[in-house]
Amino acid sequence: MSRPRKQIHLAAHFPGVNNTTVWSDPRSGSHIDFDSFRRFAQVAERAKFDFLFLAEGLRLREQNGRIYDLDVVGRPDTFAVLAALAGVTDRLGLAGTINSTFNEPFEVARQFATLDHLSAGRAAWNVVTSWDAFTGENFRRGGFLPQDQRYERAESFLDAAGVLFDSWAGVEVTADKAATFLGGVPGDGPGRYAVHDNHFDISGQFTVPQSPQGRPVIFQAGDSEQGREFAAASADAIFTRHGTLEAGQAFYADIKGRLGRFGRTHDQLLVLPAATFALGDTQEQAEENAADIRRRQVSGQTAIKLAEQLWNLDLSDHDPDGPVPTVDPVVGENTIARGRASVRQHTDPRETAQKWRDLAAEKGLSLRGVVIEMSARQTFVGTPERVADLIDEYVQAHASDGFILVPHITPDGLADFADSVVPILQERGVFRTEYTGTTLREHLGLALPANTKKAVAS
Ligand SMILES: Cc1cc2nc3c(=O)[nH]c(=O)nc-3n(C[C@H](O)[C@H](O)[C@H](O)COP(=O)(O)O)c2cc1C
Repeated sequence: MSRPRKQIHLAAHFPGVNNTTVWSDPRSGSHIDFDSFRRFAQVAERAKFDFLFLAEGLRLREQNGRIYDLDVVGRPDTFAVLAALAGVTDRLGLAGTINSTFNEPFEVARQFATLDHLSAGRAAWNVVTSWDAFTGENFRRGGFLPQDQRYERAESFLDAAGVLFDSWAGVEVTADKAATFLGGVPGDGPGRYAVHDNHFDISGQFTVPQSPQGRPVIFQAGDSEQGREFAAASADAIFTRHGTLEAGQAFYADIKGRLGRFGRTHDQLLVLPAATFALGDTQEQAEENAADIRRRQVSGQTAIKLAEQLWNLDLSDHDPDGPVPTVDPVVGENTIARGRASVRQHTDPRETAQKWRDLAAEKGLSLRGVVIEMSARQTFVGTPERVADLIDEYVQAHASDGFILVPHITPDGLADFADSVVPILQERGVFRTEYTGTTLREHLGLALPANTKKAVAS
């Protein structure tokens, strides 16, 4: 007997970071106006996506000592945006990235528990450790904690938030006239908590009754050994960059293989890579469209900036249409680009620079041409049928449990995908045609946390 096909999970990443957005496209709009968030969310909900995802960036990036303004400058507060979106959507999950390094558990748990109530059980928290001292300066915590201790703090932070989320049993609030609060007297009643460990020494009474989905869904996005362990121990889903079939399968096997040590089963942690796409009526058109998007994502100015991030040098006097620099990159702490996580991926800048030169020589490319070649290709390129095939293939082949899609146009860049690829997946029976549950936990097929006695009275 053949096994049932896995159901695919799909989510929408509101872009806003890196050079994904094609600003030269007349359809590109604000990444700050509420109307952009609303339109983006409503297309995702129309397509029955599992959730909308917001990344976090708490400091304006700088390059060569100036604000970096080629991507997005300025991001509104995550909780305010998601709370507002809760009011204009009914079923779509609302996932926000919030770091555990510069915040405090009481505040963050209160905000997520509140969002979970406002959205009737649709909140998710992507717990990141945020790596840079530059961002920490905003919190009077520049240079706060080396990386390994950040994960230690993240574990304590999430444990503490869990204590707070569970501090109400879920049966206290009854909204009738006779009895509105059945939990006992303040002081020993609902919400009473205490956490004392190496990172936190807090106690009191938590103010928000139990979440409609028991606890908000927990995501994790770190990729180091510690990040993977943290996810395997505590997360419901992991957001990753391993988007090719082979890399996805290796990552999937690795992360799922860790779960047993924490007494967890394979279905308790979903693997959701970021994915980009380019569509066309024919494969040829889609490929042309993909190449055109990449050319427009890497303008001459962007090519120079991306090269500077690798070289760790001011290359502003270089011509992007000229050759790849012959000088060697400066190895060590990146002093050119501040607040940008991707510079950490340049583990051997000299070797990478040589690869760029070799590619330029081999294909007769300019610096910009090399950057276009070297920067990420779209994950899925093709006709809607082909893209649906690929997505289904990746999920059935255990390279992922679905994808978090990042369109290159905001706010309406998901509409084509929603109208052409989603119906094909639905026809094949691998993606929902209607929401069958109301909470994000239900969309993702995750069980209610064991602590949950009963959802709060609706
Ligand atoms: C796919 C992906 C997305 C991430 N998004 C964010 C983000 O929006 N904000 C942030 O501060 N860190 C983000 N991070 C950074 C990590 O969550 C983590 O804080 C950092 O990478 C250090 O952990 P690591 O060494 O385990 O990767 C992201 C990482 C990955 C892999």
